Amino acid sequence: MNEKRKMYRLHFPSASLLIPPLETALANFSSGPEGGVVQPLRTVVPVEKYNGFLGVMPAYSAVDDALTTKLVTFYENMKDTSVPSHQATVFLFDPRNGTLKAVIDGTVITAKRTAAVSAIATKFLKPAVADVLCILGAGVQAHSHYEIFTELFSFKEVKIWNRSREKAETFAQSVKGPAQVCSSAQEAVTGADVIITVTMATTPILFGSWVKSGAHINAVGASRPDWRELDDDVMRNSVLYVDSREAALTESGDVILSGAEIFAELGEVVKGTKPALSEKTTVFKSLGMAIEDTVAAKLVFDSWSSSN
Ligand SMILES: NC(=O)c1ccc[n+]([C@@H]2O[C@H](COP(=O)([O-])OP(=O)(O)OC[C@H]3O[C@@H](n4cnc5c(N)ncnc54)[C@H](O)[C@@H]3O)[C@@H](O)[C@H]2O)c1
Ligand SMILES: O=C(O)[C@@H]1CCCCN1
Repeated sequence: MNEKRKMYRLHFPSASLLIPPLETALANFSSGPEGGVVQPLRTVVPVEKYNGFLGVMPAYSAVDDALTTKLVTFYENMKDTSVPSHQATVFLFDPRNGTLKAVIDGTVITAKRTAAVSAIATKFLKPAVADVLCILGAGVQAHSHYEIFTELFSFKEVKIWNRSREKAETFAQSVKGPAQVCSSAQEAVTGADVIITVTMATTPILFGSWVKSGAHINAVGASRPDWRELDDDVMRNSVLYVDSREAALTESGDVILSGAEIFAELGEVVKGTKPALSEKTTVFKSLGMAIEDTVAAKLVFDSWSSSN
């Protein structure tokens, strides 16, 4: 094996390092061919027998001259809780000749880049006064979102709810900062200025009637066309931003089944070609894009190469 072609785990010192390259990638993605991003809709293979899915997520960024594909599996209702519900690996290629340069753990990349993209959406779309953060879910994404949201923003209160209260309590004890465990999703959502949904729910857990007017919601779960996290009320009565229109109209149950109209891609907001209507109630429907993995993997590889 080539010396540089190694499998290694990684730790970002801070996920906020990802923000500038991700903003550029989102803007390039939403610029059409001149943005230089080649990213076909991901292929998702259902493994029905085991309630699982395999996703194949390739992308090339001309600006970064980086070529990757991520392989990610995600499984519902796993009995063996020692195995994470999402497992991923990123393959980084030399775009000049197609040689495989690195095989990188994609689980950390997935956790950190997803949270960083939600943080970008929140920076643009949160109300002017944002004191209360609510997180629904207490898994891997809840942790990565808590970490970057408390690093970048100044919330006075963080409220958390999870389907099993025990897991929410473990979460609150393990994070480096305060988190108030709530007994119901409604209690957690009430009064929140920013809401993050990071669950494996397949039916709504967030209802429009609970949401404070002007709040911003990052809807991160429900990545299948028949899965929901948000009800029709919140979807239809908010201004809807997405990472990719094509993906949202193909993969997002919340978008497809509610019939909600997409206002803009986040990349269009970053570029300034579509406004951030932060005074309105807003939803950022995140499905996750391969190009986010490409720039994150490049960042990791470049920092590893320069220290070896
Ligand atoms: N948009 C993106 O880029 C992106 C990237 C990665 C993961 N995700 C999605 O984010 C969500 C969270 O991922 P994760 O890695 O934190 O998963 P996880 O398994 O670590 O955590 C999932 C959480 O959801 C809760 N949960 C499970 N079933 C539920 C249900 N039916 N109702 C309510 N809560 C339920 C669990 O208790 C757990 O706290 C998943 O839907 C995942 O597919 C999105
Ligand atoms: O973008 C991702 O990496 C994830 C994979 C699992 C489903 C949701 N999106």
